[in-house]
Amino acid sequence: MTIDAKICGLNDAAAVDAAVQHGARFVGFVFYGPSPRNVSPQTAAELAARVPRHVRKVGLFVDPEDRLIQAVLNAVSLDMIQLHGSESPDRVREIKQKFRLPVMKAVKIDSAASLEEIARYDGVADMLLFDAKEPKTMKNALPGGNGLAFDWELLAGATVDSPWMLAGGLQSGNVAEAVRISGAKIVDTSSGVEFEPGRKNPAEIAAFLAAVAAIET
Ligand SMILES: O=C(O)c1ccccc1NCC(=O)[C@H](O)[C@H](O)COP(=O)(O)O
Repeated sequence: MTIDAKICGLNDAAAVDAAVQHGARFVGFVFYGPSPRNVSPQTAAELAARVPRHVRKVGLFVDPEDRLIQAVLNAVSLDMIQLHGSESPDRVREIKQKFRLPVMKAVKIDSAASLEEIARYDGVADMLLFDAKEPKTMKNALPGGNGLAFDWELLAGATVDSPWMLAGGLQSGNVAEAVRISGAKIVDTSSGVEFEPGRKNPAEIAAFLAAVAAIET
């Protein structure tokens, strides 16, 4: 079975082209001002025009107002909305209903207790994304995109009915192990394919996607 990959936080043409050329099934555009990967709706529209239809375009938001989502959708056609903040299950339902798009909800993991969050969103969101919970002690931590991994063993025995992605600190050198341990069928990376926060490295994108393609499950 092949493993699919999402490259998130794309903000320049060379990175988008590398993701598409090397087999990404999802590309992510960040609409969250404090992120070094944040893009305007207009920039996202220009980048999205380089993405073929078989690659899913994901718009990433953190506790967004409806007007931000609407402004983005007025500029760029997305295939999925990713919610990476503290959005409640009812807010997930509301956004699904209002914008008529699949919603992927990020669930932050830092312990076995975190897994209790799964039940709140399983079956409510169309997909889940498991990411490392940002440590309270981490200076300038973002809600995501911190390059932090969590204990993948925590997912090994978890019951998840919705399709899900594994994220958090993934890169070409650890993604195979992460898949082996967690059982993930879809993986996501951002920091792991960058020269520095917000500056994607096309060669690392290619290397990550090659490592994913080489995984045999
Ligand atoms: O990528 C960001 O800058 C970001 C900012 C705020 C909320 C979420 C963000 N990214 C969400 C993603 O889907 C990332 O790919 C995921 O958190 C993994 O990031 P990384 O650990 O850097 O690979």
